[in-house]
Formats: sequence, structure tokens, C-alpha cells
Amino acid sequence: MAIDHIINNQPTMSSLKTQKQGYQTSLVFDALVLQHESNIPQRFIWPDNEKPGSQKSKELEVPVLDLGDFLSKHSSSVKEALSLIDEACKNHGFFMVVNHGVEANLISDAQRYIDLFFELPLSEKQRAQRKVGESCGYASSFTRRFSSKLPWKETLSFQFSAEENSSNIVKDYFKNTMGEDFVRIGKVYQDYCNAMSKLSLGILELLGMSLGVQQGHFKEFFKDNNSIMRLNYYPPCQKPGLTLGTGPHCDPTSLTILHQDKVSGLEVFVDNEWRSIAPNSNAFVVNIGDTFMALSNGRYKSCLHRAVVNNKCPRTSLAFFLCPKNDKVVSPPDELVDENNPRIYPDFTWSTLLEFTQKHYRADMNTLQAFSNWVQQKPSVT
Ligand SMILES: C=C1C[C@]23C[C@@]1(O)CC[C@H]2[C@]1(C)CCC[C@@](C)(C(=O)O)[C@H]1[C@@H]3C(=O)O
Ligand SMILES: O=C(O)CCC(=O)C(=O)O
Ligand SMILES: [Fe+2]
Repeated sequence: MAIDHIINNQPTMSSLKTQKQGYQTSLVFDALVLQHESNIPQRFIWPDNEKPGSQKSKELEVPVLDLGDFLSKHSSSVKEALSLIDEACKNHGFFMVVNHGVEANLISDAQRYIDLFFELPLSEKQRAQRKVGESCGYASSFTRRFSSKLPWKETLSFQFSAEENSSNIVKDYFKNTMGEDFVRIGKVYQDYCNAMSKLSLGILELLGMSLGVQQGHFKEFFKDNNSIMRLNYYPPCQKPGLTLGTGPHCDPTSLTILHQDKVSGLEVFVDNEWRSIAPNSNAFVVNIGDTFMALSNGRYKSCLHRAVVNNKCPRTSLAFFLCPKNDKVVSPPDELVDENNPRIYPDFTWSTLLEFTQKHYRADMNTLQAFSNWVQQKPSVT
């Protein structure tokens, strides 16, 4: 049966009646069906210049930061760590963190529950269905947002807040969205996000030092962060050379703390070629996002990366996207602006950049430039 026929006749296909647009047929990516299909629907096939093809990417060696060592202030490790991280962040914006203090069984629970959630029947997952224009909820390859170059993935994204009065925000999300059976899962992801928020503050202390910024500046800016946690689930694909789990992009957020499962797939575009970052279950991959690039006045780079899929097994990743509180104005500290380093980006708030990515622009390798142009055209947006 032709794949389009399969998709179009899925019981899961739903038609959406909206006040504005009348009937709109929305196709749903049923991973259980598509992962066995070798006839890939056109909308999942990427253009020739973006297809991953069949050749395996060379591995990229990124600096590995021993955070425990660094934070215990062993002067020898501090100096060496700072220069390693500084060079990586000026070049491709990626490094790894080990000895991070996050419990191994918390990480393995968080990884295990990704499989549990995404192996649920589609109708169950759709109880958390993400609405167009919103950044939280379940999305199946964004069939409701995009009509081409669809990512070969399902995602579940939810909000985290480090503010005192929001200490149960993740737990409540799972309970209210998915019901009592998900209280335990909600607790695991609440604990995981708390650990990510704490870890990010340790990393920010290091980035502040390597940028030569007043001690604790970035920690202070992000202490009440309002971040986004995303579970990525990449089903196997029979033609992995034609599709992409996540297309080439820079993260619009500030810092991404990613945990790759045992299955490789993360690739970074460095020196004009795609390079893979090998999975390491004891480490987190950290990358600079657009918002931190603006905070560093362009000193540290938010770089192009993507996720490829394979034809053998699912791949999962835990992505914690550190974001400042919505109304915080993103503006580089004075130490990073002088006559030799004039301002590169306008002041903006994270909520405005997030709205731009959710309602006006598909995040890619030019998001921040497109956003800067958009903000400068719009009167009184900060
Ligand atoms: C602010 C965000 C938008 C995306 C999630 C994120 O929290 C950070 C990464 C962004 C994204 C992954 C970049 C590639 C395109 C995208 C549409 C995706 O493939 O998921 C982006 C996310 C989004 O939901 O817009
Ligand atoms: O899954 C991965 O390895 C990368 C995902 C990613 O880049 C993202 O979600 O922004
Ligand atoms: Fe990313």
C-alpha cells in the first residue's frame, strides 16, 4: 500500500476544525507504521544539499571538562579547563562535561522513561498534543507546523522553572496532562531538570571566568531560569540517507545540556564538514545557543548541528535548553563591549525570540540574524 495512502487512511489522521481556517487536514506521523516503510513520503526527504547520505561522519574530539575538579578550584585544573573551553566556544561551541555530580540512576531513569512514553499508543501520546505556536507538549515530526523537510522524530517538550514557587512545575505537567499513572515519571523529570539547572549554573560560572566577566554574572542572570526540557525520540528509518532526525540548526536558547543515549547521531558542522560526537553515557554534551552568543557579544559561537537517524534502532536524547526568565533583557555585560568589540545584536527578551521561533521562523542556521532584522523592523520590542 503506498505510504501516502497509509498515512491518509490512518485512523489517527485527524481533521482540525479551526475558527479561522475552516477544515484543515492534519497528517500525523505514526512512527510504528513509518519506521517499517522503505517508501519514504516526500515531505520527510531533505534536499540533496542537506541529505546526510550514506557516508559515516568523522568523529569530532571535543574538550572534556571535569567539572568536579574545576569547581573544587584546583588551580592547575582551572587554568587548563578555562583555556580548553574558551577555545572550543570560540570555535564550534561544543564541549563535554564529566564528573558532573548528576546521579547515574537519575540519568538512566530519564532515558528509560523516554522509551516508555514514546512506545505508548499514539492516542495516548496525543493527550499531550502540542498546539501550533506553543513550545510545550507532544509533537510527531511537526506535521502540523511544517509541510516539508519534516524531522524524523517525535518530541515531548515541557517547561521548567528554577523559581521557588514553581518547584513542582514538571511533576504537575505530567500529572495534569497524562494522569495519575505518570506521577512517578513526572517526579523523575522534575528531579532531572533540577539537576540540569544546578549543573548549568556550575557551567555558567566557568563560562563567566573564561570570558573574563565579573564573577557570578551569568549565574545571577540565570538563577531563576525558565527553561525547556525536551525528550527526543528518533524511530528507525529504512532510508536514513534521505531523512534527518533534526535538521541543521543552531539552538535559539542559551545553553543546551544534552545526554545522548548509546546510539550515535549528533553531528556538528565544523570546518565545512559534518562531524559526529560519540555518545558517552557518563558525560553531557554542552553547546552554546544563540541567546548566549548574544550575551557574549558574539565571542562564543552558537553552531550548526543536526541529528541523523539509522535503519536499525531508535535513538533517544535528553535535551535541557537553558533559557533566562521571559522578561529578562538579553544584553552583553560591559566587559564584552568596547571600541574593538561593538555591539553585534540588539537587546531582546528571550520570550520574544521564543515567540519568533514558534510563530514566525523555523529555527535554522540564521535564526539570530533573521530575528535581529525582525526585531529592528518591529517598533518597541525588547
Ligand atoms: C526554542 C526551541 C525551538 C526548538 C526547540 C527549542 O527549545 C530549542 C531548539 C529548537 C529546534 C530543535 C531547532 C531545530 C528546528 C526545531 C523546529 C526542531 O526541529 O525541533 C526547533 C525546536 C522548535 O520546536 O521550534
Ligand atoms: O538529538 C540530538 O542529538 C540533538 C537534538 C538537538 O539538536 C535539539 O533538539 O536541538
Ligand atoms: Fe539543537
